[in-house]
This record gives sequence, C-alpha cells and structure tokens, in this order.
Amino acid sequence: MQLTFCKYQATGNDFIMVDNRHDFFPKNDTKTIERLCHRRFGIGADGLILLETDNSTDFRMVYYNADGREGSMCGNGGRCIVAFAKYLGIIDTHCSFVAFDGVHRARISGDVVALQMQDVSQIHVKPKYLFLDTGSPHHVQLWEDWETLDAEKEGKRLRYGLYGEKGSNINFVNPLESGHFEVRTYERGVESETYSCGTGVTAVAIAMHELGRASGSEAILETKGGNLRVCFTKEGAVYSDIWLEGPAEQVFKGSVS
Ligand SMILES: N[C@H](CCC[C@H](N)C(=O)O)C(=O)O
Repeated sequence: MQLTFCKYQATGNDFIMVDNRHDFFPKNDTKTIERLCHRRFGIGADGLILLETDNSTDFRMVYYNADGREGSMCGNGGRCIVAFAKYLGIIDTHCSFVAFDGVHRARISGDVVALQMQDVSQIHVKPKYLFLDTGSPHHVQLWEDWETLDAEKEGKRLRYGLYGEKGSNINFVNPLESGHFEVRTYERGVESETYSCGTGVTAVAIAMHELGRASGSEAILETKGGNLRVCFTKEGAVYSDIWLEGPAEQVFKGSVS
C-alpha cells in the first residue's frame, strides 16, 4: 500500500494524519496501523487519524491509538485534524466535524485551534481520585511527591489494577498557582506516558473545579509538551460549552510503501 500522510503534533501529542476521503485505508488492519505508529519500525506517533467525508458536517474523524485499535475521542488529535482540514482546503476558520463521541465545533487562528468538547454531567468522586468521561475515560488524581512521580509505572498500575482490560487514561495533577495545574498523563492504547492529552487536561480542569481547587471557569494546564487552556460553564451539575485550546501544527509530510 502506497500511503501519503502528514505528521502533526499538538503540545507534543503526535499523530499520523491520512486523507481518507476516497476510502482507501485498510481500517481493520490493526497490525499495519500499529507498525506505522511504531517509533522504531514505523513513522512514529501516539495515534493515527483518518479524515473522511461526512454528510452533515465538514468531515469525519476516525482515531486509532498507537496499538492499532480504534480509540475513543482524542482532544489533541481533534485539534490536529482541524489544522489538517484547513491545510487541505476543506474548511476556513470555523468548522464542525463528527467524531467517536458526536459532533464537535472548532475554530482555528494561526497555529491555535480551539475545540468544543461534549458536555460532562457524570463525575465520580472517590476518596483518592475522580473518574469522568470527556469523550475518553479519565482517572484524575492529585499527586504529592511530584518530583519523584514515575507516571509510567503508576499509570500502568492504576490502568490495569483499577480498570482492567478496557482500561482508562490516567492523569496525575500537581496544583500550581490559582487555576494553573501541572499534568502528566498515562494513555491507554499507547500504554505509556505521552507529552500531553487533550481529553485528559479537559478532565483535569473539570475535576479540579469539582474539588473546589479552581474557582473560575477557566484553567491552564501545563503538560510536558506545553500549555493548554480549558474553559467551560457550569449550570447545575452539568459542565457545558467546554473548549480546549492550544497549538497544533504540521511537522512534516511523507509517504510509505
Ligand atoms: N491523546 C488523546 C486521548 C486519547 C484517548 C485514548 N488514549 C483512548 O483512551 O482511547 C487526547 O488528546 O485526548
């Protein structure tokens, strides 16, 4: 298979982007997707994303984790595909697209993409952590010994220990000054720590607000790959108008056979 692709990154969360509007991509070939994402044997990426046609929105996003399996929503990937759609000339500055968890609106200005996430109403608050779904499942836990945190080891332990085979993404949080949080994320499907996770920082912003650690309706999340901004409104128990904003850029183009 001759495959042309573009490589994108958003705060260090990186993706292989493929224009699949002609429906040529072997979507059930888990092994090929895994190999393309492999950092030694392939292009290297945290995930692979297909841009496809959709009848009622500007395009469809199909997201695969680096293990080759179709994942749930990806916030950073969602921001990258908006930049890709702009590059392909499909959209201008505003768009809507459909993904795993429904329709998203987005806007792009320079290299900054803001993406609207689905409303969140179910938040499980446990004594040591919170669990919520922001398009993907997320465990959010405050972590005290930040400097010595082994996110890879602890993430794997919680991902399998608490959530079994289906798993969850695991976020560790270090509160900084008001409304600012440092976040490290272990991603299921990649099965390691990534530089940043969009649905993850969205979950962290909401979880911190829920715990009363972020009084306003905005949070700045500092990840290994840079800063992201999440804003939202809360009415009753529902978080709505949730926007995830930050940089997303094309890194290179290429082809593989
Ligand atoms: N990196 C992604 C999250 C992918 C979620 C994926 N790991 C799964 O649970 O299927 C993001 O920016 O939101």
